[in-house]
Amino acid sequence: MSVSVLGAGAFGTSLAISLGLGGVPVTLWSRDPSQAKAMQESRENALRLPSAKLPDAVKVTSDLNELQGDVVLLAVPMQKLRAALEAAPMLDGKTLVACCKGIELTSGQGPIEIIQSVAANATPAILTGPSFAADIAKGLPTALTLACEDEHALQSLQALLMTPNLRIYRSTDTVGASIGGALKNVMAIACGAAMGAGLGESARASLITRGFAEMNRMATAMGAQADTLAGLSGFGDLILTCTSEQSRNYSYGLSLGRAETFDANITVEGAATARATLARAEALKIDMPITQAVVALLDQKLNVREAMSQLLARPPKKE
Ligand SMILES: NC(=O)C1=CN([C@@H]2O[C@H](COP(=O)(O)OP(=O)(O)OC[C@H]3O[C@@H](n4cnc5c(N)ncnc54)[C@H](O)[C@@H]3O)[C@@H](O)[C@H]2O)C=CC1
Ligand SMILES: O=C(CO)COP(=O)(O)O
Repeated sequence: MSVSVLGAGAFGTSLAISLGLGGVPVTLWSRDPSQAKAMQESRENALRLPSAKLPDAVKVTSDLNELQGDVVLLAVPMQKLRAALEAAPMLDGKTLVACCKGIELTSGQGPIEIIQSVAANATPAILTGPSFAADIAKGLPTALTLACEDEHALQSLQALLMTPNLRIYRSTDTVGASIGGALKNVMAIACGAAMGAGLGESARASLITRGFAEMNRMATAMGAQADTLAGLSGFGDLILTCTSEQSRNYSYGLSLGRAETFDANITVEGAATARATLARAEALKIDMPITQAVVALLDQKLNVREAMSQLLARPPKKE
Protein backbone atom coordinates (compact mmCIF):
# COMPACT_ATOMS: atom_id res chain seq x y z
CA MET A 1 0.00 0.00 0.00
CA SER A 2 1.34 3.43 -0.89
CA VAL A 3 1.39 6.62 1.19
CA SER A 4 1.48 10.28 0.20
CA VAL A 5 3.09 13.10 2.16
CA LEU A 6 1.82 16.65 1.76
CA GLY A 7 4.66 19.05 2.58
CA ALA A 8 8.31 18.52 1.68
CA GLY A 9 9.82 20.23 4.71
CA ALA A 10 12.15 18.56 7.17
CA PHE A 11 9.55 16.35 8.83
CA GLY A 12 7.66 15.30 5.70
CA THR A 13 10.90 14.41 3.98
CA SER A 14 12.17 12.39 6.95
CA LEU A 15 8.93 10.39 7.16
CA ALA A 16 9.04 9.75 3.41
CA ILE A 17 12.62 8.47 3.76
CA SER A 18 11.78 6.18 6.67
CA LEU A 19 8.68 4.74 4.98
CA GLY A 20 10.48 4.41 1.66
CA LEU A 21 13.37 2.52 3.25
CA GLY A 22 10.77 0.32 4.96
CA GLY A 23 9.47 -0.71 1.52
CA VAL A 24 6.41 1.57 1.24
CA PRO A 25 6.02 3.46 -2.08
CA VAL A 26 5.77 7.17 -1.15
CA THR A 27 4.69 10.24 -3.11
CA LEU A 28 6.12 13.37 -1.50
CA TRP A 29 4.39 16.60 -2.52
CA SER A 30 6.04 20.02 -2.45
CA ARG A 31 4.09 23.18 -3.24
CA ASP A 32 7.17 24.53 -5.02
CA PRO A 33 7.63 22.98 -8.51
CA SER A 34 11.33 23.90 -8.68
CA GLN A 35 11.98 22.30 -5.27
CA ALA A 36 10.06 19.17 -6.29
CA LYS A 37 12.08 18.88 -9.52
CA ALA A 38 15.40 19.44 -7.72
CA MET A 39 14.55 16.87 -5.05
CA GLN A 40 13.36 14.29 -7.58
CA GLU A 41 16.62 14.67 -9.54
CA SER A 42 19.20 15.17 -6.77
CA ARG A 43 17.48 12.69 -4.37
CA GLU A 44 17.88 15.04 -1.42
CA ASN A 45 16.10 17.97 0.26
CA ALA A 46 18.96 20.45 0.16
CA LEU A 47 16.85 23.21 1.72
CA ARG A 48 15.33 21.53 4.79
CA LEU A 49 17.11 18.20 5.34
CA PRO A 50 20.50 18.23 3.63
CA SER A 51 22.62 15.05 3.42
CA ALA A 52 19.72 12.60 3.77
CA LYS A 53 19.24 10.55 0.59
CA LEU A 54 15.76 9.83 -0.74
CA PRO A 55 15.32 6.10 -1.40
CA ASP A 56 14.08 4.93 -4.81
CA ALA A 57 10.63 4.26 -3.34
CA VAL A 58 10.10 8.03 -2.87
CA LYS A 59 8.78 10.06 -5.79
CA VAL A 60 8.67 13.87 -5.42
CA THR A 61 6.03 15.92 -7.22
CA SER A 62 4.36 19.32 -7.12
CA ASP A 63 1.20 17.98 -8.79
CA LEU A 64 -1.58 17.27 -6.28
CA ASN A 65 -3.22 14.94 -8.79
CA GLU A 66 -0.24 12.60 -8.53
CA LEU A 67 -0.84 11.86 -4.82
CA GLN A 68 -1.19 8.09 -4.41
CA GLY A 69 -3.12 5.92 -1.98
CA ASP A 70 -5.77 6.47 0.67
CA VAL A 71 -3.40 7.66 3.39
CA VAL A 72 -1.92 11.15 3.30
CA LEU A 73 0.47 12.53 5.91
CA LEU A 74 0.00 16.29 6.40
CA ALA A 75 3.46 17.65 7.16
CA VAL A 76 2.97 21.40 6.82
CA PRO A 77 3.32 24.02 9.57
CA MET A 78 0.26 24.22 11.82
CA GLN A 79 -0.73 27.75 10.82
CA LYS A 80 -0.72 26.63 7.14
CA LEU A 81 -2.70 23.41 7.55
CA ARG A 82 -6.10 24.89 6.74
CA ALA A 83 -4.85 26.61 3.56
CA ALA A 84 -3.04 23.45 2.45
CA LEU A 85 -6.21 21.36 2.87
CA GLU A 86 -8.41 23.94 1.19
CA ALA A 87 -6.07 23.87 -1.80
CA ALA A 88 -6.39 20.07 -2.04
CA PRO A 89 -10.12 19.18 -2.13
CA MET A 90 -9.29 15.77 -3.62
CA LEU A 91 -8.06 14.72 -0.15
CA ASP A 92 -11.58 14.66 1.31
CA GLY A 93 -12.57 11.05 1.98
CA LYS A 94 -8.99 9.86 2.59
CA THR A 95 -7.28 9.05 5.87
CA LEU A 96 -5.51 12.29 6.74
CA VAL A 97 -2.74 12.07 9.32
CA ALA A 98 -1.74 15.41 10.80
CA CYS A 99 2.00 15.54 11.42
CA CYS A 100 1.97 19.13 12.64
CA LYS A 101 1.99 20.38 16.21
CA GLY A 102 0.08 23.39 17.44
CA ILE A 103 -3.15 25.32 17.73
CA GLU A 104 -4.40 27.58 14.96
CA LEU A 105 -4.28 31.22 15.98
CA THR A 106 -7.32 32.37 14.03
CA SER A 107 -9.71 29.65 15.27
CA GLY A 108 -8.19 28.13 18.43
CA GLN A 109 -8.53 24.73 16.72
CA GLY A 110 -6.07 21.84 16.69
CA PRO A 111 -5.17 19.73 13.62
CA ILE A 112 -7.95 17.17 14.04
CA GLU A 113 -10.62 19.89 14.27
CA ILE A 114 -9.19 21.62 11.19
CA ILE A 115 -9.25 18.39 9.16
CA GLN A 116 -12.85 17.81 10.26
CA SER A 117 -13.90 21.31 9.29
CA VAL A 118 -12.23 21.34 5.85
CA ALA A 119 -12.50 17.68 4.81
CA ALA A 120 -15.71 16.44 6.43
CA ASN A 121 -15.53 12.96 4.85
CA ALA A 122 -11.90 12.27 5.80
CA THR A 123 -10.78 10.00 8.63
CA PRO A 124 -8.56 12.28 10.77
CA ALA A 125 -5.55 11.05 12.72
CA ILE A 126 -2.46 12.60 14.30
CA LEU A 127 1.13 11.34 14.40
CA THR A 128 3.15 13.05 17.12
CA GLY A 129 5.84 12.49 19.73
CA PRO A 130 9.54 13.00 20.39
CA SER A 131 11.25 12.93 17.00
CA PHE A 132 13.71 15.18 15.27
CA ALA A 133 13.44 14.93 11.50
CA ALA A 134 17.22 14.60 11.21
CA ASP A 135 17.20 11.61 13.58
CA ILE A 136 14.43 9.86 11.64
CA ALA A 137 16.21 10.50 8.35
CA LYS A 138 19.41 8.95 9.76
CA GLY A 139 17.47 5.83 10.71
CA LEU A 140 17.93 6.41 14.44
CA PRO A 141 15.39 4.67 16.70
CA THR A 142 12.28 6.76 17.29
CA ALA A 143 8.90 6.13 18.96
CA LEU A 144 5.74 8.08 18.21
CA THR A 145 2.07 8.20 19.17
CA LEU A 146 -0.54 7.71 16.47
CA ALA A 147 -4.02 8.81 17.56
CA CYS A 148 -7.30 8.25 15.72
CA GLU A 149 -10.83 7.84 17.07
CA ASP A 150 -11.67 5.14 14.52
CA GLU A 151 -10.13 2.03 16.11
CA HIS A 152 -10.24 -0.02 12.90
CA ALA A 153 -8.51 2.68 10.82
CA LEU A 154 -6.05 3.19 13.68
CA GLN A 155 -4.84 -0.41 13.68
CA SER A 156 -4.28 -0.56 9.94
CA LEU A 157 -2.54 2.83 9.97
CA GLN A 158 -0.27 1.69 12.77
CA ALA A 159 0.75 -1.37 10.77
CA LEU A 160 1.32 0.73 7.65
CA LEU A 161 3.44 3.45 9.28
CA MET A 162 5.71 1.29 11.49
CA THR A 163 9.18 0.91 9.98
CA PRO A 164 12.27 -0.90 11.31
CA ASN A 165 13.36 2.33 13.06
CA LEU A 166 10.01 3.95 13.73
CA ARG A 167 7.98 2.36 16.51
CA ILE A 168 4.40 3.58 16.68
CA TYR A 169 2.08 3.30 19.67
CA ARG A 170 -1.65 3.76 19.09
CA SER A 171 -4.24 5.77 21.02
CA THR A 172 -7.82 6.86 20.45
CA ASP A 173 -7.25 10.07 22.46
CA THR A 174 -6.77 12.59 19.67
CA VAL A 175 -7.31 15.54 22.02
CA GLY A 176 -4.57 14.47 24.41
CA ALA A 177 -2.11 13.71 21.60
CA SER A 178 -2.80 17.06 19.91
CA ILE A 179 -2.57 19.19 23.06
CA GLY A 180 0.62 17.52 24.30
CA GLY A 181 2.38 18.10 20.98
CA ALA A 182 1.15 21.68 20.78
CA LEU A 183 1.99 22.83 24.29
CA LYS A 184 5.41 21.21 24.61
CA ASN A 185 6.61 23.79 22.07
CA VAL A 186 5.42 26.66 24.29
CA MET A 187 7.27 25.15 27.24
CA ALA A 188 10.38 24.69 25.08
CA ILE A 189 10.39 28.42 24.33
CA ALA A 190 10.11 29.12 28.07
CA CYS A 191 12.97 26.71 28.87
CA GLY A 192 15.18 28.08 26.11
CA ALA A 193 14.55 31.62 27.32
CA ALA A 194 15.47 30.69 30.90
CA MET A 195 18.66 28.95 29.79
CA GLY A 196 19.56 31.77 27.39
CA ALA A 197 19.18 34.32 30.17
CA GLY A 198 21.44 32.26 32.43
CA LEU A 199 18.76 31.30 34.96
CA GLY A 200 20.15 27.79 35.27
CA GLU A 201 19.21 24.14 34.89
CA SER A 202 17.22 24.05 38.14
CA ALA A 203 14.96 26.75 36.74
CA ARG A 204 14.57 24.73 33.53
CA ALA A 205 13.59 21.60 35.47
CA SER A 206 10.96 23.63 37.33
CA LEU A 207 9.59 25.00 34.07
CA ILE A 208 9.42 21.51 32.54
CA THR A 209 7.59 20.13 35.58
CA ARG A 210 5.21 23.03 36.10
CA GLY A 211 4.77 23.26 32.33
CA PHE A 212 3.71 19.62 32.35
CA ALA A 213 1.13 20.45 35.06
CA GLU A 214 -0.13 23.26 32.85
CA MET A 215 -0.36 20.95 29.81
CA ASN A 216 -2.34 18.45 31.89
CA ARG A 217 -4.76 21.10 33.16
CA MET A 218 -5.52 22.34 29.67
CA ALA A 219 -5.73 18.91 28.07
CA THR A 220 -7.99 17.33 30.68
CA ALA A 221 -10.29 20.39 30.62
CA MET A 222 -10.64 19.73 26.89
CA GLY A 223 -11.53 16.07 27.43
CA ALA A 224 -8.11 14.38 27.12
CA GLN A 225 -7.00 11.44 29.24
CA ALA A 226 -4.20 12.23 31.69
CA ASP A 227 -2.43 8.98 30.64
CA THR A 228 -1.96 10.34 27.13
CA LEU A 229 -0.14 13.39 28.48
CA ALA A 230 2.20 11.09 30.40
CA GLY A 231 3.13 9.32 27.16
CA LEU A 232 5.28 10.03 24.12
CA SER A 233 3.07 12.82 22.73
CA GLY A 234 3.16 14.77 26.02
CA PHE A 235 5.89 14.05 28.54
CA GLY A 236 8.17 12.39 25.97
CA ASP A 237 8.14 15.29 23.54
CA LEU A 238 8.29 17.84 26.35
CA ILE A 239 11.56 16.37 27.62
CA LEU A 240 13.12 16.17 24.15
CA THR A 241 12.14 19.65 23.09
CA CYS A 242 12.99 21.41 26.35
CA THR A 243 16.49 19.96 26.54
CA SER A 244 17.92 19.91 23.02
CA GLU A 245 19.41 22.64 20.90
CA GLN A 246 18.23 20.61 17.89
CA SER A 247 14.78 21.97 18.73
CA ARG A 248 13.82 25.13 16.88
CA ASN A 249 11.42 26.15 19.64
CA TYR A 250 14.07 25.74 22.33
CA SER A 251 16.64 27.55 20.15
CA TYR A 252 14.20 30.38 19.57
CA GLY A 253 13.76 30.63 23.35
CA LEU A 254 17.54 30.68 23.77
CA SER A 255 17.75 33.63 21.39
CA LEU A 256 15.03 35.47 23.34
CA GLY A 257 16.95 34.87 26.57
CA ARG A 258 20.20 36.10 25.01
CA ALA A 259 18.46 39.06 23.32
CA GLU A 260 19.71 37.80 19.95
CA THR A 261 17.84 37.80 16.63
CA PHE A 262 16.39 34.59 15.20
CA ASP A 263 15.91 33.65 11.52
CA ALA A 264 12.24 34.37 10.73
CA ASN A 265 12.22 31.65 8.02
CA ILE A 266 12.63 28.91 10.60
CA THR A 267 9.42 27.15 11.63
CA VAL A 268 8.72 27.86 15.32
CA GLU A 269 5.28 26.49 16.13
CA GLY A 270 5.23 27.48 19.81
CA ALA A 271 4.89 31.24 19.30
CA ALA A 272 1.48 31.29 17.58
CA THR A 273 0.39 28.33 19.69
CA ALA A 274 1.18 30.22 22.93
CA ARG A 275 -1.15 33.03 21.90
CA ALA A 276 -3.87 30.66 20.69
CA THR A 277 -3.60 28.61 23.89
CA LEU A 278 -3.84 31.63 26.14
CA ALA A 279 -7.03 32.78 24.43
CA ARG A 280 -8.54 29.30 24.77
CA ALA A 281 -7.38 28.94 28.41
CA GLU A 282 -8.95 32.27 29.33
CA ALA A 283 -12.25 31.14 27.81
CA LEU A 284 -12.04 27.85 29.77
CA LYS A 285 -10.87 29.68 32.94
CA ILE A 286 -7.69 27.60 33.18
CA ASP A 287 -4.62 29.00 34.90
CA MET A 288 -1.62 28.87 32.52
CA PRO A 289 1.06 31.10 34.04
CA ILE A 290 4.02 29.82 31.98
CA THR A 291 2.11 30.20 28.72
CA GLN A 292 1.12 33.68 29.88
CA ALA A 293 4.77 34.50 30.59
CA VAL A 294 5.81 33.28 27.12
CA VAL A 295 3.21 35.52 25.49
CA ALA A 296 4.41 38.48 27.58
CA LEU A 297 7.98 37.75 26.39
CA LEU A 298 6.87 37.52 22.76
CA ASP A 299 4.98 40.82 23.12
CA GLN A 300 8.09 42.34 24.76
CA LYS A 301 6.00 43.30 27.78
CA LEU A 302 8.48 41.55 30.09
CA ASN A 303 12.07 40.40 29.80
CA VAL A 304 13.05 36.86 30.87
CA ARG A 305 14.14 37.83 34.39
CA GLU A 306 10.98 39.85 34.98
CA ALA A 307 8.83 36.98 33.67
CA MET A 308 10.58 34.53 36.02
CA SER A 309 10.23 36.92 38.99
CA GLN A 310 6.49 37.10 38.33
CA LEU A 311 6.25 33.31 38.26
CA LEU A 312 8.18 33.04 41.54
CA ALA A 313 6.02 35.70 43.21
CA ARG A 314 2.73 33.93 42.57
CA PRO A 315 0.73 33.15 45.74
CA PRO A 316 1.84 30.01 47.63
CA LYS A 317 -0.08 26.91 46.56
CA LYS A 318 -0.26 23.14 46.97
CA GLU A 319 1.74 21.20 44.36
N1 LIG B 1 11.32 19.09 11.93
C1 LIG B 1 11.07 18.23 12.93
O1 LIG B 1 12.01 17.69 13.54
C2 LIG B 1 9.67 17.91 13.29
C3 LIG B 1 8.60 18.67 12.87
N2 LIG B 1 7.33 18.35 13.28
C4 LIG B 1 6.20 19.18 12.87
O2 LIG B 1 6.04 19.11 11.46
C5 LIG B 1 5.42 20.30 11.00
C6 LIG B 1 6.20 20.78 9.80
O3 LIG B 1 7.49 21.10 10.27
P1 LIG B 1 8.79 20.96 9.40
O4 LIG B 1 8.64 19.99 8.30
O5 LIG B 1 9.91 20.75 10.32
O6 LIG B 1 8.87 22.43 8.81
P2 LIG B 1 9.78 23.00 7.66
O7 LIG B 1 9.89 24.45 7.93
O8 LIG B 1 11.00 22.20 7.49
O9 LIG B 1 8.89 22.77 6.36
C7 LIG B 1 7.60 23.23 6.20
C8 LIG B 1 7.16 22.88 4.78
O10 LIG B 1 5.79 23.25 4.62
C9 LIG B 1 5.64 23.88 3.38
N3 LIG B 1 4.47 24.77 3.42
C10 LIG B 1 4.36 25.93 4.07
N4 LIG B 1 3.14 26.46 3.83
C11 LIG B 1 2.49 25.60 3.03
C12 LIG B 1 1.20 25.59 2.43
N5 LIG B 1 0.32 26.57 2.63
N6 LIG B 1 0.88 24.54 1.66
C13 LIG B 1 1.73 23.56 1.49
N7 LIG B 1 2.98 23.49 2.00
C14 LIG B 1 3.34 24.52 2.77
C15 LIG B 1 6.95 24.64 3.17
O11 LIG B 1 7.15 24.91 1.81
C16 LIG B 1 7.96 23.65 3.72
O12 LIG B 1 8.37 22.73 2.75
C17 LIG B 1 5.44 21.29 12.18
O13 LIG B 1 4.16 21.37 12.74
C18 LIG B 1 6.40 20.66 13.16
O14 LIG B 1 6.08 20.94 14.51
C19 LIG B 1 7.09 17.29 14.05
C20 LIG B 1 8.11 16.50 14.50
C21 LIG B 1 9.46 16.74 14.15
O1 LIG C 1 8.61 18.41 17.42
C1 LIG C 1 9.81 18.25 17.43
C2 LIG C 1 10.46 17.18 18.19
O2 LIG C 1 9.55 16.20 18.59
C3 LIG C 1 10.66 19.22 16.72
O3 LIG C 1 10.82 20.30 17.56
P1 LIG C 1 11.08 21.74 16.97
O4 LIG C 1 9.91 22.08 16.08
O5 LIG C 1 11.20 22.62 18.17
O6 LIG C 1 12.37 21.67 16.20
